Amino acid sequence: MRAVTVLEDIVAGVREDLVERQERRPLEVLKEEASRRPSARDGVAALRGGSGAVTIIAEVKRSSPSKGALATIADPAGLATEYEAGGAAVVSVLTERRRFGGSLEDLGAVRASVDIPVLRKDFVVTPYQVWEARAHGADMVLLIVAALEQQVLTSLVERVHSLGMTALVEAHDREEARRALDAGARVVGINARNLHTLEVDRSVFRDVAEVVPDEVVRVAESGVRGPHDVLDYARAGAHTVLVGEALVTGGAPRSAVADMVAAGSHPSLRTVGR
Ligand SMILES: O=C(O)c1ccccc1NCC(=O)[C@H](O)[C@H](O)COP(=O)(O)O
Repeated sequence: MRAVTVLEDIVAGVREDLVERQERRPLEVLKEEASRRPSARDGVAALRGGSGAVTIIAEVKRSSPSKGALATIADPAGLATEYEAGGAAVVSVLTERRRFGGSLEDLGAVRASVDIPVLRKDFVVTPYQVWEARAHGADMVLLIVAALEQQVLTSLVERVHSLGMTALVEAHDREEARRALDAGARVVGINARNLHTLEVDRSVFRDVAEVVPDEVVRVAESGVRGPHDVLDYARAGAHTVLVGEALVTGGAPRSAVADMVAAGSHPSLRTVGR
């Protein structure tokens, strides 16, 4: 019998936690809460930036399956404020509890503290979680191709967009990127981390990006150690780079983001077709 992969194990835990949440907070209650939220901010516009520079998604990440505990982060809202001050285009908030130590409370607190769009980063497998995201003020929602059947992926993309949010649809190979595009993604994340094995290979981005057209926002995810990796991803065609670990472990999140934003507008990038 085949061993359960890391992604499958995470999704099984997410489904278990969902049962309890759905009992505690019925969908009708969430819909009512969502209806009282202001409209979602435009994730695509924020990621495009306007100046042609590569933008940064800065992540609130306490721990991970690959590295264990990364940072305590007692004040996620304060961290997000630092990210925004450093020039981040979007803040990503990991809301998965068991392996990442996140919560929907983190999402709500971050939403209340910044003006830029906020991404719910989780393992979304049901429409209920999309409503949860909106009810907590999310502007963007991550959908992982490897965790979803194509029909489910397509309907979740539609649900996210119908609520005025933007789906960030994540792929790890060309086939998954094509599935993301077929599902209607306007923003495709290319994750250097294989979510089944946790192996990180930054060269995956360049290969997969070739099948993602320029009118779709290409997000390079994972494995960024500093501004030089942002520059490398930008030269390989990224419009946006998503960074977690390097920002939460570095001790100076505002200047770390600012340095990455500066790398994303390096003069040498003007000749790169993006
Ligand atoms: O980070 C992990 O170990 C991980 C394991 C399994 C599924 C997802 C995982 N991470 C989610 C992410 O996509 C990253 O948090 C994000 O791309 C930032 O990566 P990094 O800058 O390497 O922290």
